[in-house]
This record gives sequence, structure tokens and C-alpha cells, in this order.
Amino acid sequence: MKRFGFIGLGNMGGAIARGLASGGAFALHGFDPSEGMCRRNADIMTIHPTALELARNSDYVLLAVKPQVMRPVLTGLVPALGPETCLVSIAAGVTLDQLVEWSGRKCPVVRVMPNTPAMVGKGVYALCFDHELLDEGRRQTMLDVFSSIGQAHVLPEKLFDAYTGLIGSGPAYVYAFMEGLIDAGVTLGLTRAQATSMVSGLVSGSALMAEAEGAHPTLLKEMVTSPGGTTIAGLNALDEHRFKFAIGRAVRAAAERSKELAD
Ligand SMILES: NC(=O)C1=CN([C@@H]2O[C@H](COP(=O)(O)OP(=O)(O)OC[C@H]3O[C@@H](n4cnc5c(N)ncnc54)[C@H](O)[C@@H]3O)[C@@H](O)[C@H]2O)C=CC1
Ligand SMILES: O=C(O)[C@@H]1CCC=N1
Repeated sequence: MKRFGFIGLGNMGGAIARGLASGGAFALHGFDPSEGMCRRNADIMTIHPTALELARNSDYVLLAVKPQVMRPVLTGLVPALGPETCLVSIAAGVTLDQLVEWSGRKCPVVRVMPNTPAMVGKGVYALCFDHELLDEGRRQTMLDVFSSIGQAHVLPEKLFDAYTGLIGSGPAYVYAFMEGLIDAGVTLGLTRAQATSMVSGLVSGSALMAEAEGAHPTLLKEMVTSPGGTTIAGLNALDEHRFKFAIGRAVRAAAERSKELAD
């Protein structure tokens, strides 16, 4: 059985590890300097005292640390790396060139960008297979791994900043939208508990419908919008406040920040 190691067992590392644990295809290994994080994950993996020891005991090493500590973490792994180990980074903004350079040009490297719905097995993942040392077998393994815990999309690295701004950061825009709806419900007299439960049902029902119908959201929107009715009044108010423009600005700002993180 192949060994899958995790360096960093926080929100994303821990979530992806739980997803892989339920599939049972890999022996899992982990390292995190936080004792609490190690304890929380000890039921599904072998915990190692150092990142170097973890790398010595893994065929795939998933790096789930913050971008700012990626360089020291990777340079510390160099003695354990060789062509038999595959590195997988989920850090925002850290480029393939940087990952290859910091890991001593010794092993294949994959960049993956997840999002937080990974925590409920519904992550959407971008996979970058641009590194020349990456063989077909490992590409297929990565596709199988991430398809088994959500949606996997292969993208060239040049689209990673865009993807990070749209889908990596995306759950936060959805939650901000939900927060706005909940506050509006409370303003109009619903209790916060009622509004929260109703808005959650609204968003999950609408997402399910968009997936099931396979129809463009513009058509689904038209199904709600009666001539002279309530919905067109609401949509016109959104247009007055440049709703779509604001969303576009948010995604572009996040994509630009992703690009800056590499500097
Ligand atoms: N949270 C999100 O929505 C997304 C995060 N990412 C990326 O995932 C990575 C991890 O983010 P989160 O899981 O949200 O952060 P987190 O803060 O929840 O987890 C990071 C973990 O790294 C550990 N850590 C700190 N220094 C370390 C070291 N020297 N060696 C090993 N582990 C160390 C921390 O103890 C912590 O458990 C980041 O690079 C981020 O850019 C990517 C897409 C989405
Ligand atoms: O905010 C961040 O930098 C990370 C990357 C994408 C989502 N969260």
C-alpha cells in the first residue's frame, strides 16, 4: 500500500487526510508542530516527530502549511527527497518553480488548489501537472485521489491565480452573501435562527438545482422572475448597487493577491 504523508494538519491538511482515510487506499502519515493537531488526527494516521522523518516514510508528501513557511519547511526536507517521492503543495501563491527550487530539484511536484468544502467531502480541486518530472502513473493517482473526495480539474499553472481568487477563496463570498441574506431576514422580523436555517436551505437547494438541471443560472433565474413581480424588483435593486461588478472586483482582487504571494 502506498504511503501518503501530510505536513500541516490544520483546516485543509486535516480535511483532505480525513477524506483519504475514508477511502482506505493509502497508509496515512502526518506531522504538525501543534500537539493538538497531532492528537486530533492520530486515529487515522501514524504521527511522526519531525517533517523529515515523515518524508522518509512517505511516497506522496502533501504540504499543507501557510505559504510564508513553505520555504523553510521544504528546504528541511531535501535530505529525504528523491525521484521516488512526489510532493503535493496546496499553498496559495507558491509557484511550481519555487517548490522545485526549494526542494532541491530532486522529485516530481504537483500543485493543487482546494477549497474548504473539502471538510465535508465536497471540495473543488485544481491540479497542476506542469512539472516535467511528473509521470503518467502519478498524474492518474492524483486525479483518482482528488476525484474521490470532490471535483478535480486539471489546469495549467498560469490559471492558478484566477482559480484561487474564484474557487479557493470562493466559499467566503458565498458565506458573505448568506450573512447578508440572514441579516436582511432579521431586519424584516424573522428570528436569526429561522433566517439562518432558511438561508442555508435556500443556498443548498439552489446549488442542487443548478447541478441537477445543468441549466445556465440565467435560465434558472428567469424561472423565478414573474413579470411585474417581487423578484424583478429585488434584482433591479441588486443591479442599482452593481452586485455583479462587486463580485468581479472581489475575485480579481483575490487573484491579484494570490500572484503577490509568490513575490
Ligand atoms: N483555508 C483555505 O480556504 C485554503 C487554504 N489553502 C492553503 O492551504 C494551506 C494551509 O491552510 P490552512 O489549512 O487553512 O491553515 P491552518 O493554519 O489551518 O493549518 C496550517 C497547519 O500548519 C501547521 N504548521 C505551522 N508551521 C509548520 C511547520 N513548520 N511544519 C509543519 N506544519 C506547520 C500549523 O500548526 C497548522 O496546523 C495554506 O498554504 C493555504 O494557502 C488553499 C486553499 C484554500
Ligand atoms: O485566503 C487565503 O489565502 C487562502 C487561499 C485560498 C483560500 N484561502
